[in-house]
Amino acid sequence: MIRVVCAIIKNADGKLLLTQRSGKMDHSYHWEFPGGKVENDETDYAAITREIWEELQIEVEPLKKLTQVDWQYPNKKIALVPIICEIRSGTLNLNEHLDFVWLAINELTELNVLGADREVVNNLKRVYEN
Ligand SMILES: Nc1nc2c([nH]c(=O)n2[C@H]2C[C@H](O)[C@@H](COP(=O)(O)OP(=O)(O)OP(=O)(O)O)O2)c(=O)[nH]1
Repeated sequence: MIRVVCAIIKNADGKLLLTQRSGKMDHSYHWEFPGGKVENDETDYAAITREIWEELQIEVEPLKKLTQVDWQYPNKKIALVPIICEIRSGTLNLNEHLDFVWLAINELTELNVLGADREVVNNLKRVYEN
């Protein structure tokens, strides 16, 4: 199983950041929470901080892990760990993704998000409704 971390980043309007995978990445053009694979001997928090810096040139502080989603794709199984993060510095620059968008939680269903992320969104709805 591949361990993947993704960042849940909210802006001042309460909207969440999603990024669109490029044509060069697997799952091309799908939307996701930015993040990536955890490397050997790396903590989840170190991995998300590194990935967000590499992908978006933003410095984030990881605050809290949410429920992990295990997801089977046709060719691989991943364990996706969503982590609530706050932006500390930097201006968003797309180093790897095609596009980004800030959306309210209820608007996320309109996007073509990755399978595992649909479950993350459902869990988030529960977190934000309570
Ligand atoms: N980054 C990210 N990947 C996700 C999410 N949901 C989901 O199923 N995935 C899948 C897509 C990929 O198969 C895998 C993450 O791989 P990746 O390609 O983004 O990670 P990476 O930058 O470390 O990859 P690599 O090119 O260095 O191998 O997890 C998500 O919300 N964010």
